[in-house]
Amino acid sequence: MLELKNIGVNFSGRDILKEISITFQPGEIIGLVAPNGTGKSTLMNVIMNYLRPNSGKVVFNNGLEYSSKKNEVKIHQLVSMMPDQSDLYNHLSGRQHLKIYSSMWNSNPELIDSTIKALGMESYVNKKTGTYSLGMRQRLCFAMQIVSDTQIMLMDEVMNGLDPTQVEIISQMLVKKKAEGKTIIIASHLLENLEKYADRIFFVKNGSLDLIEDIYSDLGVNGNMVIRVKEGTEQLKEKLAKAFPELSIQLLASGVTLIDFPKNEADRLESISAFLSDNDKPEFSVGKMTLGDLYSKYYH
Ligand SMILES: Nc1ncnc2c1ncn2[C@@H]1O[C@H](COP(=O)(O)OP(=O)(O)OP(=O)(O)O)[C@@H](O)[C@H]1O
Repeated sequence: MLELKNIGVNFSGRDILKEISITFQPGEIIGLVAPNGTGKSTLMNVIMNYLRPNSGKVVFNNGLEYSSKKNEVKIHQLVSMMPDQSDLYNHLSGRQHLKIYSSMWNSNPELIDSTIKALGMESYVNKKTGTYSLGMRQRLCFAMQIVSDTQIMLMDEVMNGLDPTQVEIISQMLVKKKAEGKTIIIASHLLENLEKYADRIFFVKNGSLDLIEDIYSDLGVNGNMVIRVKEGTEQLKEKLAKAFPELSIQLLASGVTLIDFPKNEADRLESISAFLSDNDKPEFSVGKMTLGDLYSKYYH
């Protein structure tokens, strides 16, 4: 179990994390989502004690804290941060890296071969990492953490640079680890992917962790339908707002115009669709509000 008690981090007078109190349980995958530079890595650095918070504390397994060097060593047997690609030694092979991690955490050596197999790394794992592609390096970093086999695993952008097949393989491995009772905290921008396996997803904003279910209800968009108009413009948005003043209309950074409305008002669809056709913007799609839509609205 991992408990954050009133964690506060302030850089140059700016609150990056504000009074965060939360408990993460065994067998739970937690997703952390936010725009770049919001505080996801800062939170992980606090959990690892790489960064001392200005206030609050981190407590492991009902009482273990970073109160001494000895405790830190004990805690770092329980919690690990996925290595970064820049942590790899170019002159060592992937297998050598896995052996180092296995012995550092004193984990079952059989995990080395089973992880290599699960991630399909057999063809290159004995080669020096200096010859690896970005995706191969990323897979190795993930494999290193899996081999360390700690009870709590922190992963910052684990899916970075991976092709869809690899994303799927790693997602399935995460689900397996969760079933083994691991606590996994993942910072990611792949929202649809995160939704497949995360038990709780938080958006980080203004120093707080906000559970997505609370955001849906706070914004009053629970169960809403959306219309996505391709190639929206400020002009179209204004016209729509005039014609349908009660609807929430937003021009996203991607250039899409997002119109959301409660499910029980689905009969509006016809008039909106007619309006769009009249305004030469017939290319649109209708669907349920996605996590990506919620993100756009929340960080607008
Ligand atoms: N050691 C530090 N000293 C001063 N400011 C820092 C320090 N570390 C992080 N920051 C600032 O704190 C904010 C949060 O940074 P953090 O790295 O936690 O963001 P993040 O959400 O992980 O971003 P990304 O998605 O880009 O990884 C940023 O504005 C960053 O510049």
